[in-house]
Amino acid sequence: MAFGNSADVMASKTDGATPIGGRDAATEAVISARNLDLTFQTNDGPIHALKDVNLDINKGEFVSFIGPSGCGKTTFLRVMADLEQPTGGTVTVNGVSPQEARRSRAYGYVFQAAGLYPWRTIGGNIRLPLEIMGISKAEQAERVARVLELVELAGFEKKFPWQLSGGMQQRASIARALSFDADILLMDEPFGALDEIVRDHLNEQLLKLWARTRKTVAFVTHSIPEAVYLSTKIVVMSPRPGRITDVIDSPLPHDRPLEIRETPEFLEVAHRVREGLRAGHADV
Ligand SMILES: Nc1ncnc2c1ncn2[C@@H]1O[C@H](COP(=O)(O)OP(=O)(O)OP(=O)(O)O)[C@@H](O)[C@H]1O
Repeated sequence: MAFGNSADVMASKTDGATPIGGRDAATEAVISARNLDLTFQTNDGPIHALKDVNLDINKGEFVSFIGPSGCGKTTFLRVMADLEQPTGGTVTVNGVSPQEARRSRAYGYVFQAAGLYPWRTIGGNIRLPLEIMGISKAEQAERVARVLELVELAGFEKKFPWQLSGGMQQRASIARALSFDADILLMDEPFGALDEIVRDHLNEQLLKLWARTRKTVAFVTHSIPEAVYLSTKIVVMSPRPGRITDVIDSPLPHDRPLEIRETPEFLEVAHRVREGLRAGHADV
């Protein structure tokens, strides 16, 4: 995915957000889908990608979407980001339409590929959308330093993308999405192309980052362990047309060392996710 597209949707907070742990923090829905339907018209006929999807994502939640290939996970995220238009139902983001949310820069978007410009330094890549937004040089510098520190890449500002490993590049792309200071982070399989050990490390880092920033995260993945490890809520989707077949509120504590993946509680949630995926397949 070209960076030009991602720059368009990466964004910044503009409203006075409820403080973390504030009165409404646990119940305020920042993303709501009601009877959402999306059919693509193609030369080969209509493709029914999403069917009757209903979901609330509350402030500060980490919500993963898991389901078989082609079940509409990316499409759902793209609807939230105003990159696709539903053919039925509604979606609100921060109480307004996705289009208004995009204009008010309500979210950052992290794509599967890091999508960094090779001729710009890491700092230059993060700064680019801020430059386009007309943010002052002093504030650009402050934001770049802050987000690089958040993803543990302090000191790499002057490096070029090719000087970083794949995992570091993906962290840089997360830093770029964070630089807008948006309350919502939409992440489409950001670690899908990385090997398992790197992925484990990035999962740990992402959880720490989430704990520090308390963003609301919508995260697409194919990996059951990744979904269970990261999420406060796991949304299981069926094969096309994508429907939600299960929504699991995680009983796991917020503090999650990687070893938690060996505990009976973790395995129980993973089992439920797997059963949900199986049941979806049985429906076809
Ligand atoms: N722009 C488009 N035009 C036509 N069909 C599309 C378009 N975008 C997606 N689709 C189709 O809609 C369905 C859902 O696609 P989507 O990419 O959302 O699935 P996914 O669950 O994210 O898949 P994966 O896990 O493989 O990334 C697929 O059948 C896909 O081919």
